[in-house]
Amino acid sequence: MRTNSTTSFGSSSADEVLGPMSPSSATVDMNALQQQGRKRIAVYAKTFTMRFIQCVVQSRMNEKFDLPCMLPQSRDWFNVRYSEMGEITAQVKKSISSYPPDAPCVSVDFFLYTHEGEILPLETWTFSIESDEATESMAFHKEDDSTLYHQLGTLLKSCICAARMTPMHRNYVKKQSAETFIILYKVNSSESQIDLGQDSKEMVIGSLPSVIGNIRLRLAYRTKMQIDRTITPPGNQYDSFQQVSIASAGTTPDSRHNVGTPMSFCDDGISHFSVSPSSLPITSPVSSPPDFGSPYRSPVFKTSRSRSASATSDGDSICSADAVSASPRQNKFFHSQMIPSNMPFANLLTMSYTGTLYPLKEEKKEFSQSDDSPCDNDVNNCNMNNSGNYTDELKETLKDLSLHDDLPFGPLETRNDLCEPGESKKTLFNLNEVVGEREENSSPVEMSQRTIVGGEMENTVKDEESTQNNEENVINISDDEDSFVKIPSFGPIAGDATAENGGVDTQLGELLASCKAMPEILSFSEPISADVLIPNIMTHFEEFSRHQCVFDQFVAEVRETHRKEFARGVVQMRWTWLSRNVSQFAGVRDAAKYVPRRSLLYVPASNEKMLAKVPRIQADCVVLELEDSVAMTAKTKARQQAAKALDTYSNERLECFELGLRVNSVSSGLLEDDVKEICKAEHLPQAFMVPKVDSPEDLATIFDIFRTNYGATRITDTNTRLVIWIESARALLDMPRILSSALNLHRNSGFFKLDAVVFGSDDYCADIGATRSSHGTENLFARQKFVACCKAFQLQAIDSVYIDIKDTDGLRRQSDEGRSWGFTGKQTIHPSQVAVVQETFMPPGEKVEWATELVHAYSQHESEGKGAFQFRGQMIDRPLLLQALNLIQLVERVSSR
Ligand SMILES: CCC(=O)SCCNC(=O)CCNC(=O)[C@H](O)C(C)(C)COP(=O)(O)OP(=O)(O)OC[C@H]1O[C@@H](n2cnc3c(N)ncnc32)[C@H](O)[C@@H]1OP(=O)(O)O
Ligand SMILES: O=CC(=O)O
Repeated sequence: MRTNSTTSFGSSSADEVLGPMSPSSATVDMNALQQQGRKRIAVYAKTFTMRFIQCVVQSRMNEKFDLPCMLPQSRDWFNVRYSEMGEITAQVKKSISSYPPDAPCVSVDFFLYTHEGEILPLETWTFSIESDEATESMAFHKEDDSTLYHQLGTLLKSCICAARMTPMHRNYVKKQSAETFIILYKVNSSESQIDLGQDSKEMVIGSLPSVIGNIRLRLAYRTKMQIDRTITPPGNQYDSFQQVSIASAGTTPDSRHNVGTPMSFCDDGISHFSVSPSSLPITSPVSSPPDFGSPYRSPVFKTSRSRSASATSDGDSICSADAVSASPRQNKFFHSQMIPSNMPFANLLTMSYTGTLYPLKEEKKEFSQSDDSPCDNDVNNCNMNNSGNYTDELKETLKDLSLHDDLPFGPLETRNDLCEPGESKKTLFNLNEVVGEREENSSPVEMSQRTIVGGEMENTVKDEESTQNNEENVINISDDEDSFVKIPSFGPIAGDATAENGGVDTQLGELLASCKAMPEILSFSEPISADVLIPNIMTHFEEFSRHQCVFDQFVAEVRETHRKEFARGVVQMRWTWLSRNVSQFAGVRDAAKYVPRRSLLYVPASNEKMLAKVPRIQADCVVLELEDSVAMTAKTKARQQAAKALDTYSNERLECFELGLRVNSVSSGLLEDDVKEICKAEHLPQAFMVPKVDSPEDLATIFDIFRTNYGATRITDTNTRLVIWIESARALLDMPRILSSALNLHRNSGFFKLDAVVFGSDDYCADIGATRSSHGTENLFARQKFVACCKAFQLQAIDSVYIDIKDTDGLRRQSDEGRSWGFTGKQTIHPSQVAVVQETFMPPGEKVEWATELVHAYSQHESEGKGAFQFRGQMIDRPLLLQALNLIQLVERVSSR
């Protein structure tokens, strides 16, 4: 993103910009003046065309303008100050060869391009000069020149205002994203052919009579925001955008209705749908009401979107291989594959997804890998050598960032461990294709060198000729008045001499500004002699040579920033991939949100002494208990103490990962009284814990009671989690329904994310009439069914209580059994049980070492195309990889305390 792009209005005049008209009107014959005037207006027209396109296109990029006013020295054309974007200029030059009055008009079309590949033409701007009898007979006077110049300035300002008032700007410009839609533009050297649908509006922004014709700027825009689903989305079948627009224009609204194809609506009325298709509920996707309580408030099109491609990609739901491949992250790459190459914004978007647009030549050579590599993605294009290992440079960077040592399993060795399962080389192919294509065509924009700094994109349009002749990475400044290099903002390099003088960016900016400033000698009316011109140019070259070090510094900074950004991206990607693939993460994509619950310790809230110990208890999860450990006669006291404790703890640093509060069950009839009292506390627990949930109806009651007493906003804003207990035969058999209702209630209400389920073994035994034993076989079936159900929903499974406080061996044995069956933790009733349980649920050192090595070996084999292989005498394939990752993540998270 550019950093300085405000529009301010300066005070320059035509003379300041072009030099005074000469010879003077008093001494010339009228014909010469007429001729001169025409030429001069033609220059204005060309410059105006460039500037109006820049202003309109930039206004669709959702960037803030922030240029300081430079009165009164400003030499900005038409008294409007703005930062030019080289890409837009290059696109204009590529698309049109002559400008009005030589061409009848120039038009710019804007389109909305959806995530799913559909296109909606939105508006078109047309600049034209049309002569008629009146203008042909007009005589040119010297004063007309400056009048017209200022009028064009007003026209340009009107254009800037109008650009911010159309439906497109009001409704869509700010809402562009990879997951919904983006805005594209196209420049034509003729009238636009696009169909803006029924009830489109047209207006003339301004019309100025001149000796060369009526100078006119027009705007037409769509008012009915409907996408025609009958149009084939642009894919590889379209060679050019022109074909896409013709296809689009050829379908009338009536014909759409005739075929009965569903339409998409994109108006404000549905702007509260969540942004990602993956965030929509799994069940009843079409009939479910929109989730107005959702924290996500960006729009998507209201469509009957295919659930198969999106629903399961939700981190909250079961994550299948298909789900992974349909994830929003991959949709980003979808754009780079589908967007026709002459859609300029697509380039910007590609860059914003991948972090790099077109690698420089030597980067391409250095970082790209051979075709038989199984996995290439955007990040992998860089900083890895041909054998798939990260380069020393990257490792260095990771170290610099203190990230290297923090990686889940040590140094990054191979590239495949960063890839989505099933994600293959298509992205690199695509990128290489783009690069190859661009080099072949050798058009100005294609030869651009692009540098991305801190998420910003700046480019330098290379001089065509020098690019063709010069293979080296040299920054060339175009001699065209419309192109110049924009300098991104960099911090000064510490200890560098240039830093003291304002930093390399300032110096380079000043140098380029001085080069960009129009030399006095370029007066349009006088021929420039070679004697004057050549020394002047030579002076400029010398100036450049003297500042070579500034350029070197600039390039070094760009590279350094890019390297660091890249390394950050690698780490982020790694975590994203890990958390998406590890069942233990309970559907939480962000590893940092994973709450370990190896032990869950009850602290009866009626016991003040025990409550006072809470801040120092090192159990992963501490539960303030209002239910079974609290006598009926002590319920009121327990509630009050629990509420007070919540506020007291908020001022202290707790040792646990989670502070929960267990209320009484729905069936007890005590729940509402619990909640009424607890909600008097200013602070909420991190998790509400509800025992004896026997049915989806119980859950509905629970959500209702909490929402009623806390208020929808308060309960939604806190992100309080939900943990429930399964304690009866009925509940055990109905677990899938109970769990899916809990997840859906969360999606529809925006609160109480179900994160863990606890098996209440003692109540279960009571319910089925079993006798408790030390070996626990009476619970064998229940525990195993329980753990399978929890894991099917990617939820943590917490094992039964071991009530023999003194029997540490028995506790260790049962904990070990539970862990090996898949439980993620165990309930404890006494502080002495915590260490034993947590130790047991922590994988031993040799197991962590096994897991780490296995993950590396897996990556290595995957890169050789082997999904199954032998490792330390065992067959290893993907499920084993996931088990290994489970262990590693738990260790990572717990050791972060
Ligand atoms: C079976 C199914 C279920 O429903 S389980 C969930 C409901 N049950 C519970 O919440 C019971 C929780 N545990 C307890 O109340 C106590 O640990 C019981 C079992 C009563 C034993 O307490 P007590 O006799 O004091 O044990 P102790 O003398 O060995 O205690 C030593 C120090 O530790 C403390 N302590 C004990 N338990 C807890 C606890 N859960 N949370 C916090 N602190 C606890 C005691 O207060 C005692 O402290 P101090 O040394 O006197 O300062
Ligand atoms: O609430 C716990 C149990 O075991 O029952």
